[in-house]
Amino acid sequence: MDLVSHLPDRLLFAVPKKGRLHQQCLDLLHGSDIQFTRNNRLDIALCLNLPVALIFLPAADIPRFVGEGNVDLGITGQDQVAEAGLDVEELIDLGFGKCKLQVQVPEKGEYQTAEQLIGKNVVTSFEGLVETYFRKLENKPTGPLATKIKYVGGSVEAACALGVADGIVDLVESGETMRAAGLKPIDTVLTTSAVLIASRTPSNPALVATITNRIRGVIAAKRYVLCNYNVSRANLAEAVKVTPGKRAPTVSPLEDGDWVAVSSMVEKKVLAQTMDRLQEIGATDILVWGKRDTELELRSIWGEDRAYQKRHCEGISYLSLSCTSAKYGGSSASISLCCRFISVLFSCNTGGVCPCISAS
Ligand SMILES: Nc1ncnc2c1ncn2[C@@H]1O[C@H](COP(=O)(O)OP(=O)(O)OP(=O)(O)O)[C@@H](O)[C@H]1O
Ligand SMILES: O=P(O)(O)OC[C@H]1O[C@H](OP(=O)(O)OP(=O)(O)O)[C@H](O)[C@@H]1O
Repeated sequence: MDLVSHLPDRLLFAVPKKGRLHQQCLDLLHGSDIQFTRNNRLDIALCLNLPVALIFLPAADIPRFVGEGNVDLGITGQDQVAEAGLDVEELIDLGFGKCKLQVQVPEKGEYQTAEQLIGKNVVTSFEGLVETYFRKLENKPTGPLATKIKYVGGSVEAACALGVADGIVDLVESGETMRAAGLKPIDTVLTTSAVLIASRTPSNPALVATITNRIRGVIAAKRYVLCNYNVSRANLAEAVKVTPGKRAPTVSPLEDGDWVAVSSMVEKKVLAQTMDRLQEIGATDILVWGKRDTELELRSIWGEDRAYQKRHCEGISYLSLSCTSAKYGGSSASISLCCRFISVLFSCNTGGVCPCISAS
C-alpha cells in the first residue's frame, strides 16, 4: 500500500518508537482494539480497522508534532510536554511511565541544596525545564543565567563522575541508576507520567473522542476490579462507605430479605485493605473479578516506597514470598505462587509487615 497517499485520509496518532513508554503504549493500543501491522523498519503503520495511521516517533518529539498540529493524537511523558512548552490538550493521564525529574548531586560532595548549584555546571536532557527552574532559583526572569546549563542526550548520570557537571537534572524512577552513579537527590523539578495528548485543531474530532473513550475504558479496566459480596441490610450503609464504587454500587435484594448482594468497582491499589474491612463489617462471599496487574497488586502490598521490588517480578512467572504475620502467631510463612495468582495474598493479612520476595 502506498503509505504517503493514504495518510491525508487518516487521523495521525504518534506513539513512542522505543524506550520506557513503547511497550505499554502497544499494550494500550491492543486493549483499545486499534489493529495494525508494522512493517520492519517503517515508522508508519496504517490501522486495519479504523481510519488511523500510527506514527512511531521518539517520545521527546511527539509534543512538537502534536502541538504544531501535524499529528492529531500522541502519547508521551508529561515531562516531554512541559519541556516542549507547546500548547496541546492533555486528555488522559495514562498512569504508567511514572517518575520524577530530580536535581542530583554527588553523594559525598560539597552540595546539599539546589541553591548551592547557582553559578555551577548543571547537565541535563531537559534544558528548557532546567532553565525555568534556575531562573526562579536565581530570581532572574530574563537575561543570562549564572548557572551553566549543558545539554546531553542520554546517560546524564555519568556527567558528574566525568567532571562535566557539579549536578545533574534527570528522570528518576526507582533511584537505582542514580545510586549506582553515586548521586543523591536534593530537589524535585516535576513529577511525570505518560499522557494522551491531542492537537488543538484535530482533523477528525469525533474519531479523537472515540479513541479517547476506548483508552479511558482500558485504563479504568486496569485500575479497577469488580468486587461482589453479600451483606446484611443492617451493615449495608457501612459496607457502601468502604466500596462506594466509581459512581455508586449496585445493590440487589436477596431471597433472604435481611440480606443484599453488592457489586462495586474497587481500585486495585486499595483492594487488600477493602477486603479486610468488608470482612470486619461482616460481609460474606466476597468475590473479585477483573484483570490482575501484578505490579499494582505488589505495590498495594509493599507500598510505593518498595517500588524497587517490582523489578524482581518483571519477566518471571513465579515468585517466592515470605512474611511474618501477627495473624499467624508471629510465625514466618513462605509460599511460591504464580504471578497471575498473586491476589491470593489478599486473603492473607500481612499485618503491615513487608514480605520478602525472590524470583524462583
Ligand atoms: N526510569 C523511568 N521510569 C519511568 N518512566 C520513565 C523513565 N525514564 C523515562 N521515563 C518516561 O519515558 C519517557 C521516554 O524516556 P526514554 O528514556 O524511554 O526515551 P528515549 O530517550 O526515547 O528512549 P531511550 O532511553 O531508549 O533512548 C520520558 O520522557 C519519561 O516520561
Ligand atoms: O531510577 P531508575 O529506575 O534507575 O530510572 C532512571 C533512569 O531511567 C532513565 O534512563 P533510561 O534507562 O531510559 O536510559 P537513558 O539514560 O539512555 O535515557 C533515566 O534517564 C535514568 O537514567
